[in-house]
Amino acid sequence: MEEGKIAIAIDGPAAAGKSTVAKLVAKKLTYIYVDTGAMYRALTLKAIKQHVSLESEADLAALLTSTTIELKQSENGQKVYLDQQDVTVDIRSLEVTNNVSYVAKHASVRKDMVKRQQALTEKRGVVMDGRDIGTHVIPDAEVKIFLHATVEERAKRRHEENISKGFNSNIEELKEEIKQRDLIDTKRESAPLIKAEDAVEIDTTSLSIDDVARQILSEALNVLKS
Ligand SMILES: Nc1ncnc2c1ncn2[C@@H]1O[C@H](COP(=O)(O)OP(=O)(O)OP(=O)(O)O)[C@@H](O)[C@H]1O
Ligand SMILES: Nc1ccn([C@@H]2O[C@H](COP(=O)(O)O)[C@@H](O)[C@H]2O)c(=O)n1
Repeated sequence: MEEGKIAIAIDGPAAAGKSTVAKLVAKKLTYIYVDTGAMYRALTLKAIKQHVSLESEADLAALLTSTTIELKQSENGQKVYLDQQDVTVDIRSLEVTNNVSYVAKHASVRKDMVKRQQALTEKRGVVMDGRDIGTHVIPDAEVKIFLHATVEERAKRRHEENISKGFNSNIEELKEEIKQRDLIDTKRESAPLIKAEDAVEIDTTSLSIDDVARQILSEALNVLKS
């Protein structure tokens, strides 16, 4: 471990607030923030554009082998480059969101992604969010957090976010999309979404963003002081 620096793993279901608080915690500690979902989204975008079957594990794994995905720190978090093209906005499309879990369920895709993600954690000083960070990517993370909230609250938050960005939004459709993604992510055979045994569970349903970030920082400071 680089002296005085730790790894913080944040997992949880869709729209639980992982990236929002991960960014805040990373900023406060001047750590790198890594949104691993963006990597699965980038591969999904490329597969859709190139008409690669999302059912074909071999084709997706081969596509990933010839793909570069770079995550660059920016003022507001992270910019995502797919084969040197900025896809930060494109990977958030409804089409990518509705298909990404079908890509992420394949074991060989995950194996390659996990290797790429682990390469980013070698020096510690990282806050990484996703679905399998505490269980597979950084099983020895000094701080592990599992965030969740009711599906109603998560859909409401996403709806408010869409409205504030001027996007069309339907709260019932969001609820279904979130439920469907959670179902695929928790039921897949390879590294399903599950709380690591040693993760601290935080139900954010009635907590503010600052409350959640404070709790995670407090866990981190306890480790850093010990
Ligand atoms: N504790 C909270 N209270 C109120 N709103 C929150 C809270 N945490 C997050 N939000 C809001 O909820 C929305 C979803 O949060 P965020 O994008 O961080 O979730 P996520 O877990 O990273 O989602 P995904 O896994 O789908 O990428 C954002 O608009 C964010 O501002
Ligand atoms: N470590 C991870 C991260 C993400 N996924 C899959 O990607 C989807 C999109 O993630 P977001 O965080 O951007 O919503 C997610 O639903 C998972 O299917 C993953 O498997 N492992």
